[in-house]
Amino acid sequence: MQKVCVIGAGSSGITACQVLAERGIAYDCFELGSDVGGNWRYLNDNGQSSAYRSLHINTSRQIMQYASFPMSDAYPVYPGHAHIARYFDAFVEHFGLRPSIRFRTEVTEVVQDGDGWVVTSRHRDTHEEERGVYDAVLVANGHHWKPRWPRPGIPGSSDFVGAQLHSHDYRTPEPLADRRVLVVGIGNSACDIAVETSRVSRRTYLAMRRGAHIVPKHLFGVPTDHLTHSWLARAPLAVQDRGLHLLLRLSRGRLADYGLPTPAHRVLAAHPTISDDLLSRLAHGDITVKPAPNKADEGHVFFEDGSVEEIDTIIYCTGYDISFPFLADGVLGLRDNNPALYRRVAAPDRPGLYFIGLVQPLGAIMPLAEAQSHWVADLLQGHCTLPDREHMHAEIHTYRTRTARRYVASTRHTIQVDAQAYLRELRRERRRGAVRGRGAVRGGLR
Ligand SMILES: NC(=O)C1=CN([C@@H]2O[C@H](COP(=O)(O)OP(=O)(O)OC[C@H]3O[C@@H](n4cnc5c(N)ncnc54)[C@H](OP(=O)(O)O)[C@@H]3O)[C@@H](O)[C@H]2O)C=CC1
Repeated sequence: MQKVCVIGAGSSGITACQVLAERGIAYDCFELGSDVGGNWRYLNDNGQSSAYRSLHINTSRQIMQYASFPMSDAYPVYPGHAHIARYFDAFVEHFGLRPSIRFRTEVTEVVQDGDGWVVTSRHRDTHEEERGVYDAVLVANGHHWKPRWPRPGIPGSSDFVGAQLHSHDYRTPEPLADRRVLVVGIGNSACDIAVETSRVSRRTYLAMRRGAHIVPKHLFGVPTDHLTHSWLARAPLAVQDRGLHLLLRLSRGRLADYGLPTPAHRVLAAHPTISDDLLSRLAHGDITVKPAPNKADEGHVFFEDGSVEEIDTIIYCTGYDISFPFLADGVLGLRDNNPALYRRVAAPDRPGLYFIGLVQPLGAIMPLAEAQSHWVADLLQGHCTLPDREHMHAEIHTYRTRTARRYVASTRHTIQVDAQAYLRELRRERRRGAVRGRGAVRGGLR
């Protein structure tokens, strides 16, 4: 009987466990922390959660819930991390998954060995090492835990005497009371954090190297991400884009009226920056918009428009690097946050190595990770097969070309998918894989 290893018990790992359990596939799941929930467990003792105290998800509960376990109607539309961690706890209890998860255990090495994989793990308390041999490994270690600092850094920032931290390490605004804070970036971390520091700081500056279309959490009373389930999401991209642009313009006006730069790209050419509060804080004059910083000295930061400000704390909200510390460098050939994975899941040259939740959707990751897990379970059970290597590499090439054509060039846009389109793609792949599988059986290939 085959056995599978799942790495991580965050939102992607636990749905992988649930699907494997439902299919009767034996597995061990390893989790560095003492609890499930990964990023959504505030102060997670795995040291990898980037959650801050005020964090609320920016996709609605109807969009983020697993198909197998709807979120209670008693939950708010946009739940906070505490609600979400409770939902994951309830999921694990409901499906009886907890005994299969080895908590406080770090996977230190994953090595291919013939047809299988040798996984080395170490218990955090006893430091005891264990090796297990598995037929397949499902990597679900997340991609928002390793801070990406600006490379190269702001010239002169090594002389800066104030504090410099990454959003990964930001928790609460109180330490920033009465300080002059510079927040770098215009993604979701930057907006949430700038909004929050602006309430206690002496001054909050928000510096960005390009503009972003700020998307409110509701449009005309409806959660904005419900649009991903509407007719609009099935229209050609240009129509979706124009429709969304119009809705945003009607609901919040022009970004320039709030002092923000007008983005040079289309709405759907960037991962959405979702905030109800940013525009209000800007309109109140409590956040000052700046272009990218280009120099720093002991106590100042200089900006591309020639302005200079006295700053006490710089918070880099500059995103995350994708990283698999347990895989040797050449195993996946990961470069510039750009993994080469067939349908964002299967490593073409490493049979048995799969990645769950390694996507950044317009929508939410959780139901996508669930659907990916079902596909992998199909593969493991022989209900479907992968195409040949050439076909897989060609698909990866097509995905990369399309993604590069659609999105602003940035290492934050290497694993983007549209949730509903991607779910359809996975369903199609499972159907085609099943047909391929039957052909392989008839041809005596299995
Ligand atoms: N409430 C929620 O649910 C939240 C969700 N998130 C999610 O977490 C993920 C990570 O978000 P986030 O932490 O905001 O990171 P992102 O990668 O999404 O954004 C990084 C930002 O920093 C900018 N940046 C990167 N490098 C530099 C540099 N060298 N100089 C200047 N600017 C730079 C990027 O600009 P450019 O575009 O030019 O690369 C971008 O504006 C996303 O999926 C996000 O949706 C985050 C916070 C809250």
